[in-house]
Amino acid sequence: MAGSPDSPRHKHKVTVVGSGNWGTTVAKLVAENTRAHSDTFEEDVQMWVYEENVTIPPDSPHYDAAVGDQPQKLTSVINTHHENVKYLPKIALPSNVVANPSLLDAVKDSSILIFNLPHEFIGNVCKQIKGHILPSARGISCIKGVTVTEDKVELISEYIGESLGIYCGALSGANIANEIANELWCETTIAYNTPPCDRRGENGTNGNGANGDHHHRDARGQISKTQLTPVPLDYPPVDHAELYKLFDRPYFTVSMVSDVVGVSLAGALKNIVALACGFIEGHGWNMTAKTAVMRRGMLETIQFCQDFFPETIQEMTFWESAGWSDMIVSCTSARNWRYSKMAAERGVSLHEVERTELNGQKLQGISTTKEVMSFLKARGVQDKYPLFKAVEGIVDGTFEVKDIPVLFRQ
Ligand SMILES: NC(=O)C1=CN([C@@H]2O[C@H](COP(=O)(O)OP(=O)(O)OC[C@H]3O[C@@H](n4cnc5c(N)ncnc54)[C@H](O)[C@@H]3O)[C@@H](O)[C@H]2O)C=CC1
Ligand SMILES: O=C(CO)COP(=O)(O)O
Repeated sequence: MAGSPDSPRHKHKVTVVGSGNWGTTVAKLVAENTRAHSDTFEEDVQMWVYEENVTIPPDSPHYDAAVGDQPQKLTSVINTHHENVKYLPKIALPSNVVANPSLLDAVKDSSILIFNLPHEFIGNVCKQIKGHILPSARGISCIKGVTVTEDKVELISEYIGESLGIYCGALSGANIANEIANELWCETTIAYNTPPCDRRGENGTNGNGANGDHHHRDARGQISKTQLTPVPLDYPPVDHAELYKLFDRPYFTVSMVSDVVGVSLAGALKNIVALACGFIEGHGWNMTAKTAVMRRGMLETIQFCQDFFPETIQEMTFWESAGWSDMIVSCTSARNWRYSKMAAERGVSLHEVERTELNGQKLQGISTTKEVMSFLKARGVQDKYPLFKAVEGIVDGTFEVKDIPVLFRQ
């Protein structure tokens, strides 16, 4: 194989698959880093945009009287004005973020794929790009959610890895997109288990002799096996050091860990707890009630990890940004909390609030609650998760918020 780790001939091409509130924020910070480390990464960052028409209001600096209120393509607005006027308004994007409406063109030849879109859309995206990506590409999922099929629950990162035949890690933390886009400091956690075939030896070999088999455990404890194509030696490595270079910013402090399961599940399940906290506050209770719910929610989160992923879970993960920090921020200032509070105050459904108030953004807690509960019910263990079950009941209208304290009685 040509090249050596000391003299890679290629640079990594990076694509962000998704361009919502968080997708666009991550594209911004990654593009700042590809510029800062242009020896390792191609400067331009592709950002796949689910194309739609937008109208620029007259009070916007991007308003063009000649165009008026005629709808324009979101990709064309982003590439012209360097702003995602719909999902991340008033934030200047670096000019090396390139919005692309073609999914296949955006991922073509990319060696690092960052998946960042609401979890309900990932299945369709993977179906479309399968066979159209570099076999040696590596992924990072910034998606908070799980996929449930029949009685099986899967991490999004595992789902991506298995369906595309690549290795995929996970980024999750106490991260409010608008704050980070405004460069207000926070932490995040990236979980990545550099596959043995990508671990480089001192003499320019790869894999330390390992082949491309990669094993992981799914939710039912079964071993699944993906035959990985190693990252070629004429590319820089994809490991903790390189991923740190790609994501860490002065306002975005990255911790690298290897517990992909813990990081992914903490990020997904806290959205159920955030809904509970919104309902609690909408009902008129305050911080003391919310902390009781957070504590219970964290216990059920850890129990879920131990019940279904017992051999991989690491308790220290819950002390990372992806653990307690995300639980706290999600239950006090994120969208799932904010809009479930609004739904409870107005006495309307969460779906109604999502439709009328979010301008196309998604509340991941609604589908995650449904998916997690359908998995627990299929296994007959839903009563071991009273808070998750109560949240499903509140969303369905079969449980009342005022009865939450009953769950805490021994
Ligand atoms: N917004 C935030 O502060 C944070 C979000 N996250 C997670 O990031 C992930 C992505 O969320 P956001 O970027 O906030 O999204 P968002 O909720 O702001 O935007 C929705 C996105 O979905 C796209 N979309 C709509 N229909 C689609 C379809 N049929 N196929 C594909 N895409 C479609 C829209 O174009 C838009 O880009 C979620 O899992 C969320 O939990 C994680 C940390 C922070
Ligand atoms: O994950 C988040 C905070 O860490 C963002 O959560 P929301 O999707 O509820 O805004």
